[in-house]
Amino acid sequence: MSGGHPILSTRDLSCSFGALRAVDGVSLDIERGTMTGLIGPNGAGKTTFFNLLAGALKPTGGSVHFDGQDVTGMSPDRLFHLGLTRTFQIPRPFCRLSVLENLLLTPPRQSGETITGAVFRRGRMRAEERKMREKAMGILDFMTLADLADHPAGKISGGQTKLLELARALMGDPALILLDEPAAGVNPSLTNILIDRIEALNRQGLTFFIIEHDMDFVMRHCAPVIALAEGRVVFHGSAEEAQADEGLLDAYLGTGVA
Ligand SMILES: Nc1ncnc2c1ncn2[C@@H]1O[C@H](COP(=O)(O)OP(=O)(O)OP(=O)(O)O)[C@@H](O)[C@H]1O
Repeated sequence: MSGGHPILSTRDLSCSFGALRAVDGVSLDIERGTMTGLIGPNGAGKTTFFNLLAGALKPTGGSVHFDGQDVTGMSPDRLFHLGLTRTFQIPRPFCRLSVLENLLLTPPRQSGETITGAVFRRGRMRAEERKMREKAMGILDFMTLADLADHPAGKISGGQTKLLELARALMGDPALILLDEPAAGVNPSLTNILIDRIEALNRQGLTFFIIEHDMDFVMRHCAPVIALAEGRVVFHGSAEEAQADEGLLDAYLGTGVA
């Protein structure tokens, strides 16, 4: 699917924890090629919403469509194969494995298995492994991590770990990446590299949906901006409009939403 359809749509998406409606009937569209920002006060439901989109949580109501396909409640692995992946606010690499091995762990897209295929599997596996390695090294190079390819992932800095996480996401040839606070806890020079790479990928057509508290980041890099408060969409517009919106300010100050 391509063309004018949004890459991701939710309709009346909800998730309750007991009596708490963490995500409360959210309907929104993410347009292809955008860097859409998701903002909102602490506890607004942003992470829960991402978890619903990425398959980490099952919704208690509503639907998610990705690339025109109903993916409601689908597992993260299946979504990864369809081209939807996410990164975490606190990245979770496999610390004892090398940076390169962390990329090679991402499951390759399955090629159909046949009987003759099984006979030649070894040779094919080696060829596929080589291809995966080349692809991984290309991605590490792009993310400025090539020199660290053989370092244990647990020994690199927090900022480099964020770059590594984006690198892992890229192994799945995604069409949409959900980024959870990419700039948080990263030193300024690595933040610049990260933003530069995100923008380069975006120019190549990759869509990003980004949770970010840093309004400066949102103002500079996100369009459009969506705000959640108490599990509901309270704003959808440009970053400039977001800054001028009094209702949004109220939501942030905790004085209730209209
Ligand atoms: N697994 C869970 N069980 C019970 N309540 C939860 C669970 N996960 C989140 N919540 C609650 O749901 C609400 C929304 O939380 P969520 O983490 O999605 O907000 P957020 O907008 O991401 O906040 P922050 O900006 O602080 O990360 C909060 O009241 C939170 O305490």
